[in-house]
This record gives sequence, C-alpha cells and structure tokens, in this order.
Amino acid sequence: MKLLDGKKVAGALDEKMTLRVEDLKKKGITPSIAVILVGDSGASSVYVRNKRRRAEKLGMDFQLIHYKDDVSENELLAKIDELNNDKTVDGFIVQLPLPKSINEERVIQAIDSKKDVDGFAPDNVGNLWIGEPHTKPATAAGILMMLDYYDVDLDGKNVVIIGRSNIVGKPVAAMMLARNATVTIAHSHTKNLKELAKTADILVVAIGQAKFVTKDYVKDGAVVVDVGMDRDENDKLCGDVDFADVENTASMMTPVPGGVGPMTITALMDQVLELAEARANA
Ligand SMILES: Nc1nc(=O)c2c([nH]1)NC[C@@H]1CN(c3ccc(C(=O)N[C@@H](CCC(=O)O)C(=O)O)cc3)C=[N+]21
Repeated sequence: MKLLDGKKVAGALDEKMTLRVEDLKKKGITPSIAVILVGDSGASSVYVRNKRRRAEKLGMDFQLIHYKDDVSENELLAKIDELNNDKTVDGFIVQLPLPKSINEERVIQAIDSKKDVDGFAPDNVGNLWIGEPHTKPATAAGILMMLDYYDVDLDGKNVVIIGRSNIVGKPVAAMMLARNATVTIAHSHTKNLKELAKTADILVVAIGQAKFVTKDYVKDGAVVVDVGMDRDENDKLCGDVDFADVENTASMMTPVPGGVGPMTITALMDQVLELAEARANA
C-alpha cells in the first residue's frame, strides 16, 4: 500500500505557493484571509490554528475574529458585512459548526460569494455543479489536488463517496463527476453499503464515525480517502477508516492525521491566492 501523504504533498505545494505570494508582494498586494470563529471548541481551535500557521508560513496576512459562543447573529452579520466591503481582505470563512442559536444558512448566505473562499455560498455551489467559475470547497479541492499529485486518474473510475454533506460529500461528487468519474453518493439510508463500497475504485469516506470502514468495505487495490477527524477509544485522533484493518487491501490510502487535513488547508490557501491574483490583475 502506498501512503497518500498529505503532509508531504502540502509541503511540496507550499513551495510553489510561496513563490506566488512573493510575486504578488512585488505588485504591492499581500494575499489576505480572515477567519471568523465562534466559541472555543477544541477541534475548531486546532483547525484554525493550523490555518493561521500555514498562512503565515506562506507570507499571507491572517486575521482571526474570535467571538464568544453567545455572540448574536446580528453581530456576526455586521462583521460579515464589514469584511465583504474590506478591500484588503481577499477572502474569509466562518468556521463551522456555529452554536445552535445561530442560523448557519443565513450567516453563510451573507458572505459575498466573491470572497467566499469556502465555496459554500449558493451561487458558488450552483456554479460548481454546472461547470461555471466558482470558488471551491477546500476539503474537496484538497482531495483532488492530492490524487492529482499521485497521478490517480479519475476518468471512467467508479467512485463511491460515503457521506452527503454540503461541505464534503456533495462537492467531492461534483468535482469528480466533472473529471469523468462515475460517482455514487452513499449515506445512512443506503442499502447494502458494504457491497456498494466494494464496487469503488476510489472510496471517499466522510461520515464522522471512528474506524467505521473496515476491509470488508474495500475492493482489493482500491484507493481509500479518509476525511474523518474522530477520536478512538483512547481519545487519540483517528479517521473514519480502520487504517490497520484496511492497509493490506487498499493500494493507496490517506492517514489521519497527515492526510486530507493538511490538504484542506493547502486548497484554502490556494483559493485565497487565486482571489489575490485576480485582485492584482484587476
Ligand atoms: N467554514 C469551514 N471551513 C472548513 O474548511 C472547515 C470548517 N468550517 N469546519 C471544520 C472543517 C474541518 N477542517 C479541517 C481543517 C484542518 C484540519 C487539520 O489540520 N488536520 C490535521 C490534524 C489536526 C489535529 O491535530 O487535530 C491533520 O489531519 O493532520 C482538519 C480539519 C476544516 N473545516
């Protein structure tokens, strides 16, 4: 089995992105991202810290706007309006999940789609599906960058995605479909999931259940992409795939940590750079 080493690929792609940042700075533009974080959930704080670290490593501006979890929806909407109109910010994201008291959809829809570096705004989602220009959801884009890096061809391949979320399952499906894969989205109501998963040349797992996928879900020689960020029985970080059980069946697979997570951040920074480059050329 060959490891799809997200940490290594992210490092390699960082070198190219650093050059893009330097080019922009010569033109007087510093690529800039802002992150709105509500509350102090441990996981979100780690992800946001990783994003900051990577942005600063690349020489980009990173601004964290951190609210307590009792922030009002109106306060968030006012901040979003401010960022929408701030010409020095290329893009921003609202870290999900938000507290239950806040209407997540309303907040996401307030983000100017031109600054929506998560690709979650409705027109970006629609444009993704019809093949028009759009910003790209980072996890899905990061998975494709990694498969491209390892020369995993998607054309004509059977892809099964377990998980139908707006932030992972659906955008992965759209992007792989656009690359001529035959895509099936499976979920909690899917019948005969093991048999279906076993038809996959490429299996993408994004369900949020620790070590759910064992070798009886995996065809011999399949490529397995694990999007999970879970905790095992010893509270250790692990994925949705039982790595030790699957590693002798898959031909390639991502570890957790060090797989899709770092690539998600790479794709986010790449998206910010694209917007900054558009600003430079405007
Ligand atoms: N608006 C929004 N956009 C997101 O892109 C978004 C979000 N909300 N909410 C949560 C998910 C999750 N996500 C991750 C980012 C980095 C790692 C990451 O750096 N993972 C490291 C390890 C992290 C650790 O040590 O816990 C790794 O896999 O090696 C993971 C997950 C972005 N998300």
